[in-house]
Amino acid sequence: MNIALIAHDNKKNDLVQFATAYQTIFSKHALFATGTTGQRIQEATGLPITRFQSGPLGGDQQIGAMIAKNKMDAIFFFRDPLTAQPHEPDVTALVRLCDVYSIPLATNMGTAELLIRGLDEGFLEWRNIVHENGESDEG
Ligand SMILES: O=C(CO)COP(=O)(O)O
Repeated sequence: MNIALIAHDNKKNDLVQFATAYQTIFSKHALFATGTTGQRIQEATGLPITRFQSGPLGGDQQIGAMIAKNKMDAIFFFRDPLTAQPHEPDVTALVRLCDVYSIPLATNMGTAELLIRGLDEGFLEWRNIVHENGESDEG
């Protein structure tokens, strides 16, 4: 599965901690991240991560483009609900695309626990069927 990891600045420590705790599961998948988040997780875990631009410079949109091409299977996006983001429209757009394409999205640690355990139990196998049917896979 292709998995995206994203965290706003005040949530980066939480996501690094989470990725470290579930490193074994994450290592079985292809990981993608916005720039700074990816760097922090790579440094902490050594996991290979394809890094996009930093969020404010377009990273959220790059991950959104992957969703639109049916190339992202799950998103861990630890948002900071207490700080205004200069690229709020990009954040909203990313969340919206997850809803458009029914992509599992965890925006906080509580849901992230469920998503990662579900992923490991095979609850996201339906994504393989979507891929096999080639729904919007081009591009
Ligand atoms: O701003 C972000 C998500 O909206 C995350 O970007 P960085 O990982 O580059 O900090």
